[in-house]
Amino acid sequence: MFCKFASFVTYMNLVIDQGNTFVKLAVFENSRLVDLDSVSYCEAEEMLKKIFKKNEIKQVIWSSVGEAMPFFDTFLDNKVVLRLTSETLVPFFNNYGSPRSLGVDRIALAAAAAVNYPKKNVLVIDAGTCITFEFKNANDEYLGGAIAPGIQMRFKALHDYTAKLPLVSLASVEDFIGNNTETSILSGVVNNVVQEIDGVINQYLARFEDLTVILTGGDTLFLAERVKNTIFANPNFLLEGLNAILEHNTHG
Ligand SMILES: Nc1ncnc2c1ncn2[C@@H]1O[C@H](COP(=O)(O)OP(=O)(O)O)[C@@H](O)[C@H]1O
Ligand SMILES: CC(C)(COP(=O)(O)O)[C@@H](O)C(=O)NCCC(=O)O
Repeated sequence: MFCKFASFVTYMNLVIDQGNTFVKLAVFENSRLVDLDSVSYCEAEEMLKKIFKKNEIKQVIWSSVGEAMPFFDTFLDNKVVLRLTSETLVPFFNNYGSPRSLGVDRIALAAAAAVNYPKKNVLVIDAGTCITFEFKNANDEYLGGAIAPGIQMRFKALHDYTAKLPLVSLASVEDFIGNNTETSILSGVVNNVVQEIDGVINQYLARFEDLTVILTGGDTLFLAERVKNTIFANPNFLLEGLNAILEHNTHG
């Protein structure tokens, strides 16, 4: 009698999501997220050093909504590196009217929707610097969605574009009728974002009865308990999409 062991190849993937506010650095072992750091741009170099020291990274996917970080190349010698662009092979049909100008972060969200919910209508809401809405239909076609200002951007805009409004920090809204300047701003930002998200979900539901809604991004946890519609909260959805694109291009 002899035993036969399945032989598994372990791929350590580094997934880098350079957003407009934070850099997210995630390590995946095959398709399982095993380590995650969200850092500011000035902390990113140090964090990359630590990650490469601690993990046997075989391949990297890098997605950036802006320019490359200047120190980036020094880390990636001898690694398989996929830089996500509009030309990258993705696991969905891209029907966006201007595919070359589509944000790479939005491409990753559509990929996550296609891989995790094939042949389903999926709306992904990414509450980060901006709040973006991405719609992928049951034919696995990405159609587009919407781009709106994010929560911090709204607080900052009210402060920057007026003479008197203070910069308010994120907090819970006690009552949607704000009774002083601070609570009026809080209501106008937080309550309005929640109403906006529920309103947009309802618009999609009116057109697509069978709809799965995912909420992701830096404000996921704050918003998930305030939105009325049924949603799946997954702060790592974009990172999962990037890892799926990497796997699709290297093992698919
Ligand atoms: N400690 C924090 N500092 C700043 N913003 C934060 C913090 N925690 C959560 N946020 C929220 O997360 C958003 C950024 O989320 P994230 O998904 O990382 O954005 P991006 O991908 O655009 O960089 C900010 O706009 C803010 O609303
Ligand atoms: C809309 C965005 C600024 C969102 O960026 P984020 O909030 O995720 O940092 C980014 O996806 C972008 O620059 N998009 C390009 C325009 C487009 O997608 O059509």
